[in-house]
Amino acid sequence: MSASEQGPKIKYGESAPKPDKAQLQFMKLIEEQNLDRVQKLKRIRRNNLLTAGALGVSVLAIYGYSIFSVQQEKFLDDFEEPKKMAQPSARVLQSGMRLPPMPTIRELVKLYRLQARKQLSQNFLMDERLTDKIVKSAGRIDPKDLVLEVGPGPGGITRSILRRHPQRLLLVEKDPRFGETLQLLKECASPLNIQFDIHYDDILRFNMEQHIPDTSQRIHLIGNLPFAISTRLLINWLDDLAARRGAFRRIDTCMTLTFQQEVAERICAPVGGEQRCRLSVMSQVWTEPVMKFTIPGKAFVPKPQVDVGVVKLIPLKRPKTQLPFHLVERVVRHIFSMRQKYCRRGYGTLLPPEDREEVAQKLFERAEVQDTLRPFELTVEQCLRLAEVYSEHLVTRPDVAAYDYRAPKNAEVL
Ligand SMILES: C[S@@+](CC[C@H](N)C(=O)[O-])C[C@H]1O[C@@H](n2cnc3c(N)ncnc32)[C@H](O)[C@@H]1O
Repeated sequence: MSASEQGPKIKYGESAPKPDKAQLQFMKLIEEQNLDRVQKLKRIRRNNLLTAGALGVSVLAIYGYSIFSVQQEKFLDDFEEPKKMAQPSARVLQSGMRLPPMPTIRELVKLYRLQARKQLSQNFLMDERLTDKIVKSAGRIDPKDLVLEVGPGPGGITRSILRRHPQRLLLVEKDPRFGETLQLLKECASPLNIQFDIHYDDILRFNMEQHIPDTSQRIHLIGNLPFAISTRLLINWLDDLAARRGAFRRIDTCMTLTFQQEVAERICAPVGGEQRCRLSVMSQVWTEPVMKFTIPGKAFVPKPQVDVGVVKLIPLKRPKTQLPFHLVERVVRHIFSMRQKYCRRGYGTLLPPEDREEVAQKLFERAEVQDTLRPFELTVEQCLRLAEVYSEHLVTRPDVAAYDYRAPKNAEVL
């Protein structure tokens, strides 16, 4: 601005006229208003600062809490696994180790032209949900456990077992044609760090103690059994269980096995049940058999004539008898040899004919069992008491142990 544009300078001390009263009041009013405005601005500034502070603290709190919670989650994971995470499959997924994508069992069967062999009771399960369900029926499989699978065939159940991540998996398969598919599975499973052994052998001759010398691992016996051998295999294993040998050196070895539906029902049949038979009593002396579920025949390829029952047999911690397996088996077999007659008829065939009636009566009395019950009406305990008194009788009459009422020289009409 030039000097000409500026107004004249006022020298207040000299020439300025003194403000009158009204002007002074006006100035005072303006001054008060200015003071008010300054106070207001100060208040607004203070409030802004407070709000900014509060926001800052909140942001820091949220940030801090997020970091803390993430750490807390990690800690909880180690300490108490949530139910879902306790599943070994979840563990495998968490660690990033899982089976790589593979051809389906159906594709493998086609690819390797694996025609089912009737003489080996081969019926394949292709549905992963069913194979998973069978393995789930075995209960919890810990990362230190060993699973022995009987007759893996092309490997459907084997895959479901691998997803449960045991420490060791042992396969026993009689048919070497499955070599390629099982080897493929073994290679795919190598990142899982599971000890994976395949034996091409007959399970009925398989030496458990030789292949599983260490008893520190819990064993799960799992298998979609060949029908042709299922009952024989179960009887063999019950024998091993009674003697605490083979896979049963540990009392917690459970069996999760498939049977023809009717056989499965017999194994689990209660006293008085229509299906009650020798197999029910023998299974229930040393184990608690649990019927898990039924697989319709149409789920198998090729389709068998019958449906299939999945049974889990849990060894009893305290077996109901200390008698040897073969003695119990002999007595129970004789009792059930005449299923619809009074139980004294079948039991009597254990004894030579000369004094049969008399001795049998005494033994029934000593066992406190009513001899007019039908075999299927006898409890396991009653069968065992009849076995015990028979065993005591052998002490005084050892010759009776060798008596066989079917032998030609003893042939008779009962
Ligand atoms: C019913 S198939 C089950 C196949 C396969 N686990 C599945 O579920 O699709 C029975 C399997 O047991 C095998 N097998 C038959 N007799 C056997 C035996 N004595 N010892 C071992 N495996 C046997 C058969 O070769 C067949 O692979």
